[in-house]
Amino acid sequence: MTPGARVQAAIEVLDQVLRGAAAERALTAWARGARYAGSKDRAAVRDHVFDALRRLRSAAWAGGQGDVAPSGMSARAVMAGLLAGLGADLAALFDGQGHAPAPLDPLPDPGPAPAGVRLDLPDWLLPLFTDALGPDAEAVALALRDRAPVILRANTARIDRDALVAALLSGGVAAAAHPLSPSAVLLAGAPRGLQGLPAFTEGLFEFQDAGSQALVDRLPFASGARILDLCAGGGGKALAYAARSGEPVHVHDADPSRMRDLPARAARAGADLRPCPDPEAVAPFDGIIADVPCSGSGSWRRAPEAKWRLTPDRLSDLQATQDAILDRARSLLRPGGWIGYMTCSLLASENDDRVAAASRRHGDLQCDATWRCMPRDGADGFFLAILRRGQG
Ligand SMILES: C[S@@+](CC[C@H](N)C(=O)[O-])C[C@H]1O[C@@H](n2cnc3c(N)ncnc32)[C@H](O)[C@@H]1O
Repeated sequence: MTPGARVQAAIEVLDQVLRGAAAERALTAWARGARYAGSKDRAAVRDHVFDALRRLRSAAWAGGQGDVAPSGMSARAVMAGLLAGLGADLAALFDGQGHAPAPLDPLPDPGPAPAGVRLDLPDWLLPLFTDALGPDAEAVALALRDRAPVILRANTARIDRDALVAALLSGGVAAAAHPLSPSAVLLAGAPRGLQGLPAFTEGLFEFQDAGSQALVDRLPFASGARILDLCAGGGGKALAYAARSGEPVHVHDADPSRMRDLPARAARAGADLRPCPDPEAVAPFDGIIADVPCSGSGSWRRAPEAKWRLTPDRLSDLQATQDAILDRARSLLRPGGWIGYMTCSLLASENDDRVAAASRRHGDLQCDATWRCMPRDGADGFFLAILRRGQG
């Protein structure tokens, strides 16, 4: 595919996403119908679509659309505004040749953008960002407009992080130790085909953000402890905890289908993850990982469409779910045990506020420590609180 044809394909996929389709699904459907597209073409189209989703409002503004809701945007104008902002040669890409998009009229000067457009945030989220992040709010919002780095977790149960870095380097993958966690490895650029490497099939690494790894580093470890991951999903935290502790982890999720890949991942990593459909029957636990569903605002670099789909109602539903999960976790905990409450959210209403509310509801739950990270730490945005249940 020519560069212009890739842009046209991205416009068609983005158009479906703006009308409500899920980005990954729309990309998969496009790739299925585009047998002529090679892996580099698919990657380029994906990059265009995700770049546009990270900068939707500012790209629409630069493309002459003004300040419109995503459902009212023209994907062609968004892509033109995005590529103009990135310094691309628009005339060469939009030349109407072959499968390239038709030529563009010159883009108008849109004038100074309002804050929500410039920061690529929905207006209702601006005060929530300021409330949670204070003077850092603007820098964090701007960082969420960029691509996230590729980060691996060395499976330290099997290989030392430095040995993994050396193995990757000798295989031609530019890798370095990441400062946020002793298991984290930062890759340069976005190398492809990593899942085909023997180091992956042998369970020497997983894909996991450094912030996610750093949360697990901060959980309590004790040999023989009975641990539950109450919201295990794909198992990223449970696998990391099992690798660090060498102990079994009981895994549960309200939606068991979210754990479908876990047996294969655990087998690859050599981790002892034990399905736990009925945690009440196995309780009490010494420690509970509660990696709750959240807005995902800390990881909007990786899942940018969520930024535009979040609504105040959805946020309030999430907070109610977070409270319910904390209540259940407390009931499953032995006196003296801990809950590692974690989100990939930047918002206080999902983080400190939920922890404070849980302590108000349960006089015997106290917060021992909190920790957070942000894109300036070289990671997605994460929050952790260690809650301890009193002995009483
Ligand atoms: C942030 S994801 C978990 C990610 C996972 N821990 C990881 O590291 O890969 C949150 C998970 O919570 C699950 N969930 C939602 N509501 C729940 C509930 N009430 N109880 C337990 N799990 C729930 C979702 O199905 C989802 O898999």
